[in-house]
Amino acid sequence: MFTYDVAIIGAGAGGLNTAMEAISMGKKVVLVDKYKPGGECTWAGCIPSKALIQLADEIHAAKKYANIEVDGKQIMSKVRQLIEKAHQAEAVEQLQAAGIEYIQGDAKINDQHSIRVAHETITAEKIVIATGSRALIPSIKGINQVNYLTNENVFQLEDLPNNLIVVGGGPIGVELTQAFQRLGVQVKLVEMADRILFREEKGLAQQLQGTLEEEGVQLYTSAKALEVKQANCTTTLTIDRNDVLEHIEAEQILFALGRKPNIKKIGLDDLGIRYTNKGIEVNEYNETSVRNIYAVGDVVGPYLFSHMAGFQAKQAMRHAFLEMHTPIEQHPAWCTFTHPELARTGMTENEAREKFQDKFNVYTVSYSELDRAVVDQKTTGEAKIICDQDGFIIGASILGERACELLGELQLMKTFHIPFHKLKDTIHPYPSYSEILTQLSNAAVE
Ligand SMILES: Cc1cc2nc3c(=O)[nH]c(=O)nc-3n(C[C@H](O)[C@H](O)[C@H](O)COP(=O)(O)OP(=O)(O)OC[C@H]3O[C@@H](n4cnc5c(N)ncnc54)[C@H](O)[C@@H]3O)c2cc1C
Ligand SMILES: NC(=O)c1ccc[n+]([C@@H]2O[C@H](COP(=O)([O-])OP(=O)(O)OC[C@H]3O[C@@H](n4cnc5c(N)ncnc54)[C@H](O)[C@@H]3O)[C@@H](O)[C@H]2O)c1
Repeated sequence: MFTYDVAIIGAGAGGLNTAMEAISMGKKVVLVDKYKPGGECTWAGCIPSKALIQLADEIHAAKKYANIEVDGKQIMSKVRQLIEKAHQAEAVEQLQAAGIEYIQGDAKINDQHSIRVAHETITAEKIVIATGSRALIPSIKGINQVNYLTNENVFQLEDLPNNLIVVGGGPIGVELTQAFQRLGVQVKLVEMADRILFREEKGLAQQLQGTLEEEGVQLYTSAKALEVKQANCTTTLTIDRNDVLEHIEAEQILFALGRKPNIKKIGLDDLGIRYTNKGIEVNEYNETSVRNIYAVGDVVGPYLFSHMAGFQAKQAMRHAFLEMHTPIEQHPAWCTFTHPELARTGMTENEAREKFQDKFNVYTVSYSELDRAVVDQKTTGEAKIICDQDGFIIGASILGERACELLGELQLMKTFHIPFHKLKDTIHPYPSYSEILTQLSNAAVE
């Protein structure tokens, strides 16, 4: 007999969701983490970044009507207070109250039914690996001789720098660039691709790039970071732009160049659990190559989001304990929380073209056609819906005010296979942003 039904390594979004899912099934659960529960999302990811973005947004709005002086120390301290506040919902006492046993320690898989934490062996019918990921540090010249920021230490800054180089125009780089710029930091954003957020709908990412530039961000696209140096409180980054070398300077430098899965020293090789440098390999139920051992979240990928970790946790626990024989259909969705937000589900237009050639329909409406956006002075943006020839949504991207919330309705239709034209017969309040969806559906082919 095993002591627990499930032992989980890592108490971030993946581990916490796994634990709650298993508890809801009446299972005996032990959750282990090196630190306090919460993982990246709480301590160095979603929560602090969204707190900083909100504070920056309020200041940006206030600056339209008054001369505002930003107290950098107060801003950074407020971000940390909000982290602590959000953490309360997943604090050890809360987990224990829910029936989860929490152990703080460094865990390693021992065999198919046990893990080791310090000198203790814990047995469980199922094991879940939810060890997450960490910032990828580039192997550029000089990197080991300089102090640099990543998402892991940037929210611990005591004060705002005067200026900052952000390397990487993915979601982390772009969200933080705009927030710091709005707080009065002069930001220089360096991106290797020819535009920011290169995986997103091209035209919408370009509009967002225009907004960043209007707000004063200095953008260096098609620019590869090559070398970094530090002297007298100044960091110098050498970039290669179309074979021309440039040197840019700032007080601080932040790297946001993607993630590396935490797969080392957790016993994968000893048990023959298969993995690549992108993460642990799993089947459609999130079971690894070794039976009874599952893996969820950033350590698996490919979508590195808290809600995807939560989805995988559900998939894994249903398979582990409810003998589910069909995986839950997966419709990944996400949002980059800039202003305006850029939200997405399914394919971009280019992806649809690759798969369906010209056999699909695209519907677009600009925010400037929406009364609510006009009166709110939030007319930047556009919604784009892509439907297959049968009228079902295969992709949607929205750049604009409240895009993330608007995506929910489309996500529901996409997930439950409701033809897009059906939306036009539904009533949406006036004047609301949600009318953009009914406007789009008016044009949809039945
Ligand atoms: C700046 C930033 C902003 C983000 N914003 C968003 C957002 O707005 N929305 C969104 O959905 N996602 C966002 N993300 C992504 C999100 O944070 C991750 O997808 C999510 O945290 C992954 O959860 P996880 O449980 O897989 O891993 P993690 O949260 O990294 O948790 C892994 C845990 O495992 C523990 N651990 C590792 N090894 C061991 C071991 N051997 N023994 C014991 N414990 C161990 C770690 O201490 C950690 O607590 C953001 C990320 C960053 C960096
Ligand atoms: N709102 C959200 O949900 C949210 C927010 C932040 C992060 N995240 C998650 O975190 C993950 C990681 O985000 P990220 O922004 O670190 O990674 P990313 O891989 O999305 O972006 C990294 C960027 O750095 C660029 N780059 C790489 N090497 C470079 C170099 N030498 N010089 C210049 N540019 C270079 C790449 O071209 C790329 O655009 C995301 O995939 C996402 O899943 C989610």
